[in-house]
Amino acid sequence: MPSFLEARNLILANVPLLGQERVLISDAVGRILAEDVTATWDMPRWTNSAMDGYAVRSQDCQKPTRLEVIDFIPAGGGSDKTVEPGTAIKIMTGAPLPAGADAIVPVEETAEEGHLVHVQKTVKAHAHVRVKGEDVKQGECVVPRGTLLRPAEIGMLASYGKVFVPVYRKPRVAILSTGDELVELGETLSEDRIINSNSLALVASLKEIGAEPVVLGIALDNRASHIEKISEGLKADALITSAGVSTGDRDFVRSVLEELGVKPVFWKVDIKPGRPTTFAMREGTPVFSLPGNPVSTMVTFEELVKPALLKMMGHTKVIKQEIEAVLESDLTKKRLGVLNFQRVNIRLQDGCYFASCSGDQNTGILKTMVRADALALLPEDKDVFKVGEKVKVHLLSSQVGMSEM
Ligand SMILES: Nc1nc2c(c(=O)[nH]1)N[C@H]1C(S)=C(S)[C@@H](COP(=O)(O)OP(=O)(O)OC[C@H]3O[C@@H](n4cnc5c(N)ncnc54)[C@H](O)[C@@H]3O)O[C@H]1N2
Ligand code: MOO
Ligand SMILES: [Mg+2]
Repeated sequence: MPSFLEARNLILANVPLLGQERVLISDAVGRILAEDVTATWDMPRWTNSAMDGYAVRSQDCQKPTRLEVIDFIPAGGGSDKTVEPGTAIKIMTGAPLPAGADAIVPVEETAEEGHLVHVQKTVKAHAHVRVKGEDVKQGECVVPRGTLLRPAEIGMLASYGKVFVPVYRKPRVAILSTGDELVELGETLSEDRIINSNSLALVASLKEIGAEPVVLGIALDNRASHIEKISEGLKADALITSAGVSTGDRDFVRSVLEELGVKPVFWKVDIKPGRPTTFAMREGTPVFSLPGNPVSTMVTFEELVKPALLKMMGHTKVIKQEIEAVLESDLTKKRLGVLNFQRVNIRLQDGCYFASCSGDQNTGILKTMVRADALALLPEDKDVFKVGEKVKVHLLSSQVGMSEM
């Protein structure tokens, strides 16, 4: 049975990189850039003013002085005049620096006196001047392949005139729940049934990372139903099943996967929760079979499936950083010899992370997953972790580090 790291590496080594498509830049936020984008010109494109003020010769302004204003340059304008000794040109932010000038005096440091300007302070060479190419040089890579496109990247690409951008295709990920006890959300819920909540949680997890869920519904606990639904799921870019993967008399997932020619990479992983997690490949299609306990489904998605999908989507950063946190409550493992992911709350104070238990760690307890900000990784060789000790955590929440109003 592989360890957690072995399992994650096996998954990452097997999953394919998806193809590319071109999308309108206005639809590209959250997508992953599929090609390096290089600058086709210098940025800024011309040397220009960073302030509303006057373009001057700095050597004229080594003490308070009066200069003759010979022209005006708005943004988008220009001047064919040269700033000669004793003169200045009024200039607005972004307008090109006129010939002869080497500095800008902000309007606040001047007073207008008819056709003269009184420069009240000394001016250093290059003050408030933005030099052509100081931001980006032509030919420089401005956004590398594999970058998540956020507003900053979109702005940069737009400033180079990109209307369409090459991005990786979104994976279509099939989700299949198994179990006779399940009914779909919105259907009549009789006494002996539970709602197929895993499907909704997985849809949410996929949407959160920008993958496209394909909901297959429920396979009943018989081979025929599993064969039909799993065959359908194998048409997607990846398939995630939940439940029916352990050793129960009605756990059919593994045997049906084999029957359908899906090649197992591993059947189990040495982690808790999530021990029965199965990973298999059918040609280029990865199949993740996650245990059915809702907490186990979520933890295994987070730790094993998410990195794989991120890789398929072209992300270059796919593995969660391990953050060290100081324990504010004891954490105890039930069993030595297995890596345990425990649900914890995180407090960030003065740059230091503090972790405390979010409650009952049984895999049947969903409430503590709802409350958790992170998963603490409790290593195989130890079972009690005391207040003040440091543990490694993987953050779950983007709200860590945010403050209340
Ligand atoms: N004798 C053994 N029994 C079990 C073992 C074992 O090693 N030996 N492993 C346990 C562990 S660990 C886990 S985890 C579960 C995994 O079970 P399955 O993946 O086969 O899942 P099921 O048995 O079908 O269901 C488990 C649990 O989850 C509920 N469930 C299932 N699907 C959904 C859904 N879509 N939405 C919400 N809840 C769901 C289901 O009703 C069960 O309560 O096996 C242990 N047993
Ligand atoms: O491994 Mo199971 O997922 O412990 O609950
Ligand atoms: Mg079972």
